[in-house]
Amino acid sequence: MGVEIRVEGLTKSFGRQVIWQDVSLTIPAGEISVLLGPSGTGKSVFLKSLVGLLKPDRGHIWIGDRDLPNLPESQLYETRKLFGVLFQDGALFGSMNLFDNIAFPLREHTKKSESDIKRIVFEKMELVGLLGAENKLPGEISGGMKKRAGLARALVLDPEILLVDEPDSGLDPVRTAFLNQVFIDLSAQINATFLIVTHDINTARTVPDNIGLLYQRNLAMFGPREMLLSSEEPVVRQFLNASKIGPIGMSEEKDASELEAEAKMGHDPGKLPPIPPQQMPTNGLLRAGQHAPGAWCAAHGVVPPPGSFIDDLGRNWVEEWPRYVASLAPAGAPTAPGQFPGGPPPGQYGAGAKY
Ligand SMILES: Nc1ncnc2c1ncn2[C@@H]1O[C@H](COP(=O)(O)OP(=O)(O)OP(=O)(O)O)[C@@H](O)[C@H]1O
Repeated sequence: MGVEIRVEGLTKSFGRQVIWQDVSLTIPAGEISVLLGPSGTGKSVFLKSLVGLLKPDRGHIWIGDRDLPNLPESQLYETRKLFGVLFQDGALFGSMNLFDNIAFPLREHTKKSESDIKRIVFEKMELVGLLGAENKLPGEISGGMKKRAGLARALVLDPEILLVDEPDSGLDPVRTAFLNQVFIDLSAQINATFLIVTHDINTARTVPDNIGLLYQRNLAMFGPREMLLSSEEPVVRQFLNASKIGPIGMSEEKDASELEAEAKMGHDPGKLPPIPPQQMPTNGLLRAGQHAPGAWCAAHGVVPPPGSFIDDLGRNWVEEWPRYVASLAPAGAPTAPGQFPGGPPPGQYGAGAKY
């Protein structure tokens, strides 16, 4: 099921420049989470801190019972093996063909035989749809293939956590959609927790189970996809509507007078459009993060605003509750929606239902 990442009070600065401070969130095990934020808000710095490439000034990153920033070097090295990282450009070695690039971590970090290495490399290349390209050099393939090769390499050590930095950078919308489908299919097939940094609103709206938004040196929000996609927060609405109106300015946040002027003119970031269906795995696999409506909220102590949680069949559980009670609820099941925030308890919902 992957592992949960629990971040507590994380703060990072470079000299006098505070990148973000007191960031706390729990990235649920086995689910896909997306991190958004205006350029320069420190999303890449956050990824690098999670994997131990940058040391935060203070705070904790709990991976199970290990607090990453406070581990001795030897244990940090071991814990890093739990992570697979896909960097923006795939970070491939230009002089090696794809097979050797993907085999690299196995040859560096394990004592596996060449026949085992070959089997694993081919298995991962198949997972990302790259079989047949093993002899190509990075310079001979497209940007999308480079990302998939980088992804295969990030997978060879069977990571528990997969960190992905801007998979959409340099890709057209169609290739981005294909790559997103690879992530979703992968997530259903392997046991890993995914965190994807992206600027692509379509990805954020359809791919993840959870969304976070970094803004003004803080984590503005983190929660289930549906929570952010129905948020009333101006900064969330501005970002997801890709609007110039709202607190985010050209290079940093707007000042109070600019915001006042916008308000006087009646400008507003606008309502968010209806929540689109979540992208599902192909071949009928279930999403790893699929669970009963309301389960995440219950586990995390979030009480959703009435009507804002809708399952992947588009049912609003507040409105649908009477129908659920009439037709689906087994004898002895609760008969009032308030007993379970957002929907029925585990095991009492249709296939694929989601809060
Ligand atoms: N090693 C470093 N030393 C000093 N400053 C750094 C370092 N790495 C990043 N920064 C600074 O931290 C800030 C955040 O950078 P980061 O790349 O994490 O932003 P980002 O949110 O990922 O941006 P983008 O969306 O444009 O990729 C930037 O101002 C950057 O210059």
